[in-house]
Formats: sequence, C-alpha cells, structure tokens
Amino acid sequence: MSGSRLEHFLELSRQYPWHLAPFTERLADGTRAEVWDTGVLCLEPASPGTRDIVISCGIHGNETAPIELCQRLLQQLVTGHLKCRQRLLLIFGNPAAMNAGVRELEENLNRLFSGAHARGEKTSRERQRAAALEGYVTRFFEARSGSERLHYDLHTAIRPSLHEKFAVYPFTHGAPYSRNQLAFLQAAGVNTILLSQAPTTTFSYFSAHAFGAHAFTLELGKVMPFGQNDARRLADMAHCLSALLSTPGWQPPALKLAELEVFDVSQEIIKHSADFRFSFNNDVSNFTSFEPGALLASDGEHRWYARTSGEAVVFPNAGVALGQRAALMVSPVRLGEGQLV
Ligand SMILES: O=C(O)CCC(=O)N[C@@H](CCC(=O)O)C(=O)O
Ligand SMILES: [Zn+2]
Repeated sequence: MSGSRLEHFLELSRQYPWHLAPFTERLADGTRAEVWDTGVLCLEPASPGTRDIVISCGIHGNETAPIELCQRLLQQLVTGHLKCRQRLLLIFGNPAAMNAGVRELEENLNRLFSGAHARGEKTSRERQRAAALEGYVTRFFEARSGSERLHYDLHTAIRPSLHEKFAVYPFTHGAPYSRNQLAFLQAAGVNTILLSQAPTTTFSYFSAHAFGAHAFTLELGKVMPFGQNDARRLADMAHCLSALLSTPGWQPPALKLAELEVFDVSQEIIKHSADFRFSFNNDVSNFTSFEPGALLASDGEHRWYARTSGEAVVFPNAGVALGQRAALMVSPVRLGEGQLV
C-alpha cells in the first residue's frame, strides 16, 4: 500500500475490519484528519464552518454504491481537489460485512442503535460496532455546541424501487420538518420522502433523537456488487455533499414542495414466526401499491391488510430475523407549508 494511509483508508479499514489503531495526519490545507477506528475518520478543518456533518455508508456491507461514493469524496478531500471547510465524521459502517459481500454478519446493524445493542442477552460483532459508532457520533457532536448537526446515512435497497431514490425522515416527535433539508435532498436527487411515525433503532433516528441532528436514511438505488454501480446516478448527491463540505453558507436551490412525493409510514409488518408469508410475489418493486382490503401478509393467525387507497409496500423482506420489520407500508400524503420550518 503506497501513498498516504488516508488515501487507502477504506482498504485499510477492510484489512482491519474490527479494529484499527487511531492515527492522525494533516491535509495540505491544514485540516487535521483523525482516524478514530476502522471505518471512522474525523476531519477537523483549521477554521470550520458552522455545520457538523456525519456521512455514513456501508452500515449494510453489500450496499456498495454509497461506499464507492464516500470513497470518491474522501479521495478528493485527501488529494486537495475538494477543500474540507466543515467538521466531518465519515463512517464506513461494517467493513467485515463488506469483505464478506453481505448485508450483515450476525445481526442487522441498523436495528441496534439508541441502546438496542445492549438490550437482551445476545452478543454479536454488530452489537459491539453499534455501541462503538454511537460513541464516535457522540464524541463528534459533543465536541462543540451551537452548530447545525447533520447526518446522512447512505444506503441502497435490496429490490428495485418505483421511486429510485428516497429518504426515511426519522420520527420527529411532532416537530416540524426542515424546509432546508428537504431542499437539500431534492437538489441531491432524492424527491421521495417517507415520514416515520414512531421511534426506531436505526442510525439516523439515533442522531436525530439524541443530538437534534437533521438526520436521514437515504436510499440511493439498488444493491449491486462493488464495481457495478453507475456513478452518474449519484452525481447530484455527490455534488451537493461536496458543496456542503467545501462552501460554508452554501444553500441548495429553494424547495419545490409541490414536486415532492411524500408518504406517511402507515403500518410496520413484523415477522413473528417461521410461518410468516407475504401474499404478493417476491419480485415486487418498492412502492408497489395495493387496493384497500388486499391481504398483504400472514403469520399464523395474524393477517395484515392494505387499509387506504394508494398504500404501498417498501422494504419487503420475509428473510428478516424473528421480531424484526419485514416491510413498511406507506400512504401518500401532501406536506403543507405549515408543517415546515
Ligand atoms: O431494501 C431493503 O429491504 C432494505 C434497505 C435498507 O437497508 N433500508 C434501511 C432503512 C432504515 C430506516 O428505516 O430508516 C434499513 O432497513 O435499515
Ligand atoms: Zn441498508
């Protein structure tokens, strides 16, 4: 491995997938680059702007397009092609799962945040990683107050989606939605928003709830093996993230609210037993809708039905562990000006 260790940070993280000894390097513009652990890199510019930004990817090891996007971003920062003017915590979430080419090794990392890693008797590598990542995000955000806290957790979906890119907006506990953030997402090519209606144990909900961050799970296309992603499909996202990092005070173009496709999460379908079955074919795309009254899934005596017109399925996965979410049902809604701040 020649060149700076930072240039090879992803490779190094994959070589030491569970622990990497911390080290610090200085970028040409004076930014301090601190490796905190495998897959965890903090960039501290000499005079940072007012935003503290977490960008995470690879929380699921086989969701490669966001990993490749972050790797390109890092290369540009390290080589000086992109100036880092905001504090940044860049996270490659599950290097061991990347090496194995799988979503998860023992457990779904994105169900283990907000302390879920410590509940119950079970131990797993993903539980340790979730606890560690919570600690790093805490250290990053608590290093200063008064900043605008942002967290974009980048994913890709297992199946094709009728809306290729979409965001899960974690439950806000009644707080209004951020016009600026929706404008950012729209400019970045994410025009479909799912409004979560309850707390979850995802990474984005953790940052939103524990630190008041504007945090989102962003679905940026479909899962593909490394090297088979078309970077052009993420060009708008790459552009907006670069602008955010390199230009203090940068704002996206104004939100076009009427063009946003918004859905409320209307039901969570939970797998309770090995008898769990969906009533639709395994090859349905995300956002396939059902007539009210249509049977969606069964699990022993338990039945789930579509309730409202246009109700659609997202993330159906009958293979999840018992007790986990097997699908979300979402219903189209209009977001009013009064719900934005
Ligand atoms: O395509 C799928 O079935 C899953 C894609 C994925 O990893 N989605 C996230 C969404 C997290 C959220 O609801 O905020 C996940 O399931 O963890
Ligand atoms: Zn994912």
